[in-house]
Amino acid sequence: MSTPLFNRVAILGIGLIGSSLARALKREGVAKVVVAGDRGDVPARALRLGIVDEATDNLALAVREADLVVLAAPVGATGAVMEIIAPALKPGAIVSDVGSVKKMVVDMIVPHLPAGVHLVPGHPVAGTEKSGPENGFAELFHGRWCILTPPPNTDPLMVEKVAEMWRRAGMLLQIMTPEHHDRVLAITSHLPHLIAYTIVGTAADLEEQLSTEVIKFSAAGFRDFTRIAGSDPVMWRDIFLNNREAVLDILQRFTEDLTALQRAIRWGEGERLEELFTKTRAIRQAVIDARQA
Ligand SMILES: NC(=O)C1=CN([C@@H]2O[C@H](COP(=O)(O)OP(=O)(O)OC[C@H]3O[C@@H](n4cnc5c(N)ncnc54)[C@H](O)[C@@H]3O)[C@@H](O)[C@H]2O)C=CC1
Ligand SMILES: O=C(O)C(=O)Cc1ccc(O)cc1
Repeated sequence: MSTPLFNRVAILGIGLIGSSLARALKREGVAKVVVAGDRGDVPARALRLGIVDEATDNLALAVREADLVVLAAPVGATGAVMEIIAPALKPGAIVSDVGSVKKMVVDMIVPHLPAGVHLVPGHPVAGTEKSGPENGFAELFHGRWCILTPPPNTDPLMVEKVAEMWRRAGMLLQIMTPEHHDRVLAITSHLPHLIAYTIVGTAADLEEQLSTEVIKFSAAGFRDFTRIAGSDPVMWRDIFLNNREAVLDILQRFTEDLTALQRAIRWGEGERLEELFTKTRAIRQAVIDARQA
């Protein structure tokens, strides 16, 4: 086990991602003490799972004396959480997060950030459709990318500490601006989720007989969409509301491409369909190759 990077790490929101991080931090000896802050019965559940050293529903108490605070609740809660914890943050502490959206999250954190507290926003691009501390696992991050979006004059030593934490959890690191992150994720993650939510919603609205058969014969393509459309409703509501511009932009492009396909089918332009499907098959192969590399 390597030397600890932090004495005390507070994870606020000990769900799928927060609990996976807690497990990785303990397993790799990255933090001496991991504290969970959450609400309702979640702190008790995290303690029962044995994945954190301390847990509380008092977020200000959770961050007291923490060297690193990781916000891991749905992104819409960021402002409210910062308001509660700001007065309790230790001078010199680092505030980071795991949110799937970066520009709005930074905008929600900055007004509350006390002088002398560092901000290193992050997004581990790894997850599942499940939620809650029971579904987390330390290996979630292995071989996946983590994107950091530090503001321009952030102390490089603080960025490196957060980067090293994710490296020890098994991740590959990339730094970019929040705006660029949000554009990239709009196409690679947010639009696919929107499409899955739509197609499953459309199927659900079919008349009863047909919608029963959709479930019965779901092996043919539909099943893969239902996994994604089974993702957490609150988390994804917050992602779409907080990456509005980039998602609407890419949705516009998508709608145009869909209309072009509609025309090709209507006018029997088989070669056009085949050309597109050949291109997308190559992309599928490239995605698999990149994962195995
Ligand atoms: N699920 C995924 O695959 C991924 C999610 N993310 C991001 O990670 C964050 C957390 O997502 P998950 O772990 O999947 O969600 P989750 O639903 O499993 O966990 C969220 C936790 O936050 C707590 N919470 C909600 N509001 C709170 C508040 N006001 N104060 C304190 N605790 C609060 C909930 O009780 C819950 O335990 C989100 O921002 C999401 O965008 C990032 C990468 C992947
Ligand atoms: O389960 C899947 O397919 C995902 O796409 C998980 C996921 C959800 C949100 C993120 O910000 C990153 C990864």
